[in-house]
Amino acid sequence: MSGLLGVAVMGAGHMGADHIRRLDRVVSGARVAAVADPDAERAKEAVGGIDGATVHTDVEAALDAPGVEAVLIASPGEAHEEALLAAFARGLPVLCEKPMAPDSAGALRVVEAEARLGRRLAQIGFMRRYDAEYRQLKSLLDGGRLGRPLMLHCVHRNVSSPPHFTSAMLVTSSVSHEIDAARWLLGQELSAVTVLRPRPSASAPRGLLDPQLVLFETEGGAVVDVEIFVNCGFGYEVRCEAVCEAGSARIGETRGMLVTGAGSARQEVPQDYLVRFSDAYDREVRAWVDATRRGRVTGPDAWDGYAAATVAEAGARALETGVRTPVELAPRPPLRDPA
Ligand SMILES: NC(=O)c1ccc[n+]([C@@H]2O[C@H](COP(=O)([O-])OP(=O)(O)OC[C@H]3O[C@@H](n4cnc5c(N)ncnc54)[C@H](O)[C@@H]3O)[C@@H](O)[C@H]2O)c1
Ligand SMILES: O[C@H]1[C@H](O)[C@@H](O)[C@H](O)[C@@H](O)[C@H]1O
Repeated sequence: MSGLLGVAVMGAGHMGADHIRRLDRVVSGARVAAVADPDAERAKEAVGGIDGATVHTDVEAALDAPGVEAVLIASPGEAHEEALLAAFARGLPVLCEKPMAPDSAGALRVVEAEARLGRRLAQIGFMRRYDAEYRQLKSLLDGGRLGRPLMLHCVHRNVSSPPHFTSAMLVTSSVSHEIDAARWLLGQELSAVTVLRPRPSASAPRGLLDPQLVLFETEGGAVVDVEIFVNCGFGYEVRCEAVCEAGSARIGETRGMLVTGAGSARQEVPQDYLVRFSDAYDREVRAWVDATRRGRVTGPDAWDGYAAATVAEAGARALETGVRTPVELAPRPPLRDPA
């Protein structure tokens, strides 16, 4: 491909608008060709004056707009399956924000649709795989210097949750990142999940079970614990400590400059993901654009999206029942050549 990759962006909310800015100004090799959002005003505002970008309230119209060669999906999770299948039907490569689908049945339909095509088209937006610290931890664990990993201790805190957030979404939306990161870091599937519900914080909206402590077991006998607290009020904090047979490694402890004054030291705490993971999003979208221009699809795939959705669904059940819940993955369909 010689020209700029024409991208249609689905959804112009928080993530969509940020990705539109990134495609337009940060990542070379791509241009925003079309944007779809049922809220036309929001779409127009996100597009601003980007030359050649058309605005649509309908997903299919945006996919069929002139110059569209690839799709970035940043609509709410419930809209992802339809947009993915519409992109597949047109043979368009896709970067789809997490969660790939809100439930395992929808996620499996996406995996099966891609398998029927016989080639990969989807990359799923688990951006932590592109974060410098996570990558460092991954190579340390893969190198084997610390011996086998036994446990991951994870912390995931948001300042506040959006109004539509439910207790199950702490697992299905927020912890989906730790589910993917744990599978990737350990190279193992997660096999069971238990969720503890401490008393809700007074800052949590009425009825929201926040925080939660989510405990995963892996097929290889490791254990992963995740504190998820989406209305902590004080900062966006994401940490992970790997405890191995011969040592431990911790990421996410410090960010930015430490300022020491009279009798105290200060450090800024990021307030949201757009700050904490800005480099990771840049690297993720750059890698997707570069691969797409070379006719390749890399990064987390539809199966990763399916596995995360299935583990998260088991987590939502475990939250409801209070019982340890096994994870049952469907057999993985092979990508086969279209007849
Ligand atoms: N990777 C991350 O760290 C990260 C961070 C935030 C959100 N997300 C994910 O990004 C997605 C969007 O989240 P957000 O925070 O931007 O939400 P948002 O509510 O801010 O924006 C969603 C936008 O999509 C539009 N929309 C609704 N239905 C649509 C459809 N069928 N087609 C196109 N657009 C539609 C809405 O009008 C809205 O403008 C979600 O899947 C979310 O889980 C990922
Ligand atoms: O959709 C967002 C996003 O995935 C963030 O990275 C995560 O920290 C939030 O908890 C979640 O609500």
